[in-house]
Amino acid sequence: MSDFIQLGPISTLHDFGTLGSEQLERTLEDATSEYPMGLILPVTASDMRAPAFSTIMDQLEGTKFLKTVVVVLNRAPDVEDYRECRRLTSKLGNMCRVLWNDGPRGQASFQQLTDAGFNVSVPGKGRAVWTAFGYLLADPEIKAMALHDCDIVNYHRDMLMRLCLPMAHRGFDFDFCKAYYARVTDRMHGRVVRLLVTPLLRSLIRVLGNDDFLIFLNSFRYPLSGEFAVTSTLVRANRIPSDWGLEVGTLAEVFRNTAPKRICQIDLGHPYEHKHQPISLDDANRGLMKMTADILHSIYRTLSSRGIVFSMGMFNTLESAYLRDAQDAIRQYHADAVINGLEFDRHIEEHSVEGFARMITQCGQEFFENPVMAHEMPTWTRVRSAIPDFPHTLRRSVEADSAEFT
Ligand SMILES: O=C(O)[C@H](O)COP(=O)(O)O
Repeated sequence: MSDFIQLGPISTLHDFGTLGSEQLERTLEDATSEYPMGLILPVTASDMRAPAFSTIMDQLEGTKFLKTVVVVLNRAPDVEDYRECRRLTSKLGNMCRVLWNDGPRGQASFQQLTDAGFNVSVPGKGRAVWTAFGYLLADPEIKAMALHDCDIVNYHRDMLMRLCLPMAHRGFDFDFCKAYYARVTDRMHGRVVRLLVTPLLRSLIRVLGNDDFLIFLNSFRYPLSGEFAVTSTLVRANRIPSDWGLEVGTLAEVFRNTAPKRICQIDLGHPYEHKHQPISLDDANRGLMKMTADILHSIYRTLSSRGIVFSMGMFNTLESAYLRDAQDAIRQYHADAVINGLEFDRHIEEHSVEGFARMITQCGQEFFENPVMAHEMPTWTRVRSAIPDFPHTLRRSVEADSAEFT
């Protein structure tokens, strides 16, 4: 049972454990009969072969509340990967489509965009998700799209239903819904959220003052969750970073393109466990350090676009402020872990925080020397004005791949 507190400008939808699965599903099926929704599942060739993906397919089999499921197959250059993906997703039947970006037709689509002057050369989850948005935008009936990662080990259909219901419910007018959860097994996970993002936002507010965007970002209980739902209208206007800045970059775009009162976060109602990356403290190009760098760059860029002028002195101040806030946060997590009987390695947590602190000034220096915008996918409004038919081209490619390679 959680508390029922509402803090900050967005709505928090808790899980009081009072709505059973069956009632949730009935309510959602009723709501989506007037408000069709699509689901986007970005998956790599290696993740689709892991047990988590099969569990997700089992849980989604027979759902009636989704109109379309788009599986975007990424990092899969081999036709056998495509065939395997079709096989693994076959239990979803006709509502499922596989978008194969690395296949010849997927590559030809990117070439068409390049020829029209768009830079879509940076591969990754951001670009994959972006193409799936475009695919779904070609269906005028789809009112909103949900998205979740495919490495969720303890996936349950309830999680998706809870993510979709705030969008589809007739009594609400939300444009964007973001998931939150406890990432707890025998210990607390979510290292980047707990040890970097949460204390960093506190320090930024202390150093820069009550900037509306920082207050907004700070009101999310899990700002890096990869699970969110968004209206088709908002999808057209949002820019998407192609790197690990995807989650915070999306929040920045949502902040710019709609109002906080039309944004909510929902407790998915289940603990969440996923694939863990190494922290890679000595290599800023790998693991959680790469994630950290992309997130820091994304936050610096957004603040800069809001008129904040950075100096190297400010980054140094921020590093010191962060270190104190992060050390205080570790004390809090430690107490919370002990009182709940969890494992807690304080030394590793402190070590991680020292690595993250160094990244604050290192990325600050990089940003200071080269403040150009990082790579972002173009908005779909712009693509459609240049190539009006492009979402339909994606659709035709999907159908042609299916006919040729299945
Ligand atoms: O959400 C996070 O903080 C990162 O994805 C890292 O998560 P993990 O510590 O659970 O691997």
